[in-house]
Amino acid sequence: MAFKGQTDYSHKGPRPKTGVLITNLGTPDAPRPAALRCYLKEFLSDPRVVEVPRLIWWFILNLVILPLRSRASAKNYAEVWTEEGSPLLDITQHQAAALQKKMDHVYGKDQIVVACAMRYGNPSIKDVLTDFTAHNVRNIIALPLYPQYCAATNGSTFDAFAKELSQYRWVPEFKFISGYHLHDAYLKAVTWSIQDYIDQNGEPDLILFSYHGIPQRYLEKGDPYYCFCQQTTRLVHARLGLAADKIMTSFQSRFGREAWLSPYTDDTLKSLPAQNIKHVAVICPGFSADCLETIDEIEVENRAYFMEAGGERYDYIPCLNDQPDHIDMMHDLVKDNLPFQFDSPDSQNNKA
Ligand SMILES: C=CC1=C(C)c2cc3[nH]c(cc4nc(cc5[nH]c(cc1n2)c(C)c5CCC(=O)O)C(CCC(=O)O)=C4C)c(C)c3C=C
Ligand SMILES: [Fe+2]
Ligand SMILES: [Fe+2]
Repeated sequence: MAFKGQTDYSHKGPRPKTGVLITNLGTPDAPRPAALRCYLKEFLSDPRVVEVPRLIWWFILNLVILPLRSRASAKNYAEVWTEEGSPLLDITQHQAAALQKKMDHVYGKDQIVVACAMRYGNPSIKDVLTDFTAHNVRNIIALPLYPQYCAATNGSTFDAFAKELSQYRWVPEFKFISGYHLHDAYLKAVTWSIQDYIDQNGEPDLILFSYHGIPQRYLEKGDPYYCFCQQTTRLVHARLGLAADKIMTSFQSRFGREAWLSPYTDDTLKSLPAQNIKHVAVICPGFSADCLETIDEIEVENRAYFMEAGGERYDYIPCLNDQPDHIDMMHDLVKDNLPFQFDSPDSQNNKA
């Protein structure tokens, strides 16, 4: 096997750089069935995402899921698509631009390169790593933007980096941030987004913390994701200082027939009005950018379930997206992993 390498190395070449790569899940290139088929095939063929024997899954995926789901999902994506394209990719690009600005401000221009990539689809992790190498990046910090570690997301993102870097002749310094749900800056940012909502709208009857689900089976096999979601709700709840019955955790975006983490967000919202909970605010702390699963599923579909069941007011508290305290949080996470020459951002390296 031939490893990937550059043949033009020079001892007098430019100074090596540091690269920060933020990643998210991925999105199709267009809201059309053909693009969805390609995206879903890559995503749902990942054994970290669907843990079913490969041969059986190959038939189910290619003969049942892809023909049906590509068409249905294309319709859903068309509802959220904007002139800037997929909201998830657009917001992730804004996050990268804002983090680049922050890095330039703290460490000086041209010291740290920030880029974004998608685990599935484009821009791919492989292409961004190739670009980093071409620009003499020898120190890489990977930050998948999923706060609560899950094998299907953070674990799978690690696989993508490992697969690509294992083909490099000269492997760069590499730091992988595998989750951050206990980080103070994350908890603070989520708490503030809820407090800000309460300050402007008053206290709702209930704040529902809705996280993306995974099959219950994965929890039983040792995935910590469920516990990390519960822990996030508990810690934010304590910081808000609200009564115990004001907060609930649920899991959304169920896929397939087996049992997923429960309670399910849709069933929960359908049942609340009968318990005299008529005003809810929903937040999705596991998503760092608004995307199909929040804009369509939470803001539109689940609002309808709640209102049809007798609810009176339904508010959605947006993801942290590119708001300044979220970007500051990313900087906080990255700075502890920077190489030694950036040790004292407040002293010699602070060009601000
Ligand atoms: C077996 C299927 C799936 C698992 C397990 C899963 C876990 C998981 N996903 C996210 C975050 C996102 N998922 C998104 C879309 C999406 N997810 C699945 C399936 C599983 N997810 C599908 C089939 C899709 C595509 C859309 C659809 O057809 O319904 C997205 C949004 C992408 C976008 O472009 O907007 C995100 C984000 C997490 C955090 C997670 C496990 C913790
Ligand atoms: Fe998902
Ligand atoms: Fe969904």
